[in-house]
Parts: sequence; C-alpha cells; structure tokens
Amino acid sequence: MLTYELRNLTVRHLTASKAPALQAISLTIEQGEQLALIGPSGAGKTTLLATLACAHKPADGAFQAFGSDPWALGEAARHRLRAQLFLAPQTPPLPPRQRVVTAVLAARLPQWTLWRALVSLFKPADPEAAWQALSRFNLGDKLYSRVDRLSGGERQRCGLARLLLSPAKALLVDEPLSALDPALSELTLATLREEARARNATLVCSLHQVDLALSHFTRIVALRDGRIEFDLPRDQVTPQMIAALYAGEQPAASKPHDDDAMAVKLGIGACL
Ligand SMILES: Nc1ncnc2c1ncn2[C@@H]1O[C@H](COP(=O)(O)OP(=O)(O)OP(=O)(O)O)[C@@H](O)[C@H]1O
Repeated sequence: MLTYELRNLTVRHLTASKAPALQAISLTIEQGEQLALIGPSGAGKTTLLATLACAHKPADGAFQAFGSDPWALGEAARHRLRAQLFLAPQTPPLPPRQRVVTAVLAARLPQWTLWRALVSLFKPADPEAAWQALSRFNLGDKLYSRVDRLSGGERQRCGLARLLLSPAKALLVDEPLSALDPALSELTLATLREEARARNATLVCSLHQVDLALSHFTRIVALRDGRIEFDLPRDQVTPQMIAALYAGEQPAASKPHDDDAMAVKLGIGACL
C-alpha cells in the first residue's frame, strides 16, 4: 500500500515572489518505508514535509496521501486524513507555561472528547504514557517540569515524545537533531525508527547530518533548489553526489577540496 504518491508537484509559498519552493516533485512512498530527506539550506525539505502533512496545498501536479487527494476532500474528511499524519517541526509549538506531561499528552487531543481534553488540562489523563514516551528520549525526569524551563534539546525531544503518543501512520520529522549532542542524536534516530517499525508507520525525516542519514536510512532523497536531485538506496549514493548536492553551500573553511576529501569527511562521520 502507498502512503504517498506525488506526480510533478509544484508548491509555492503564498508570500514568495520568486521561484516555487518545490518544482517537478515526483515521489512514491510505500507504507512502512523509512527515508531521509537531505539537501542544503533552503532546498525545500521543510516545505516538502509540510506538503506531505497536508499543510501546503500544491499549486500544480497530483498528490495522494493514503490513496486520497486531500485537497479534493471535504473539510471533515481532510481532518480525518490529517489525523493519520504527524508533523514534528524543528521547533515544536509547545505552550511555554504548560507542564511537560500536559504538552506531551496533547498528542492525544484528536482522539479525545472535548470534556476529556478539558479535564486533562487540570489532571493529566495518562501520565504513565507520557512518562514512558519521554523516557524513550531520556527525558522521564522532566515529566512535571514547565516547558519554558527546558533546554532547546529537551524541548525538541519533548516534541518527539508527542509523536510517540499520536496514533499517526505517517511520521514526518523535520531536523530532529538540530539541538542534540551526538549521543542523543543516535538515540533519537534509533527511537524514531524503532517506533515507525513497530507500528508499520512511514517515516520521513529531514536531516542536515548526512553521515547519520546514510547510517540510519536505506533510502535517501536529496533536494536542491526545490527539485529532487536524487532518490536512491544509500549504497548507490556516492561522496561525489553528496559533494555536488552541497556544492557552494558550505563555509569556505569546511568546503571539501576534492571528492577524496569528501570521502574522508564522510568516513570519519563529520556533519556537513
Ligand atoms: N513562509 C515562507 N514564505 C515564503 N517563502 C518561504 C517560506 N518558507 C520557506 N520559504 C522559501 O521556500 C524555499 C524552501 O524553504 P524550506 O524551508 O522548505 O527549505 P529547507 O530545505 O527546509 O531549509 P533549511 O534546511 O534551512 O530548514 C526557500 O527558498 C525559502 O526561502
């Protein structure tokens, strides 16, 4: 079964005057597949994830999620379709004065009645479930902390703990490691992949750390200037392709001088 089918998709930001953020995007993603999205800053990774989350209406092309075109559905049906998708943004929108337990349990709001949701604001409905989700990201001790007292990395993992509590069948994760150290980065990717595998959910994860994308994901989709540069199994991705993808994007000091230099950088696990 397919989770997504995109044919020749164009996506524009309403406020953008220049070229579309995504152009000629064709992509097929099977249910349960796990893939990494890579590419330089501004390549269109966030826009693609938001499009997959049905948050951006494509300007052109064909788009199907779980066999339906969300933009041909009525509001209620589109809402039900969105409940199967979970977009974890780079900076999770967590209410600053809320306790972590309440913020994490908010992932279950779409499944709750209004009454249960209101009661949970005062007496968390299932703190054990929130604790278990947080513990998988080494954050169990923050269950009753206030969100605005968390560090950036803790807040990021708190957003990901929400994902564990959502019933979504497609997990869309935008740069989950931007505030994490190397050990937590490994833990976070392993946890996301394990969760997706356990519930046969599709996982699409954008990453700036090319070495981690290649070590954790078997399918790599590379974007540049709003277009798919390549969509390949990781063992067909060469250091030359990575160098070309990021050409002109790196600060001079860390720019590789040749393809061998890039191979060495990848070999030692450096972040691009
Ligand atoms: N709200 C917006 N309004 C107008 N243009 C936007 C908006 N958001 C993104 N863009 C533009 O769309 C293009 C793709 O941006 P996007 O954020 O998807 O890239 P990205 O690959 O996720 O970048 P990064 O790695 O820096 O997060 C860029 O040219 C960007 O300037």
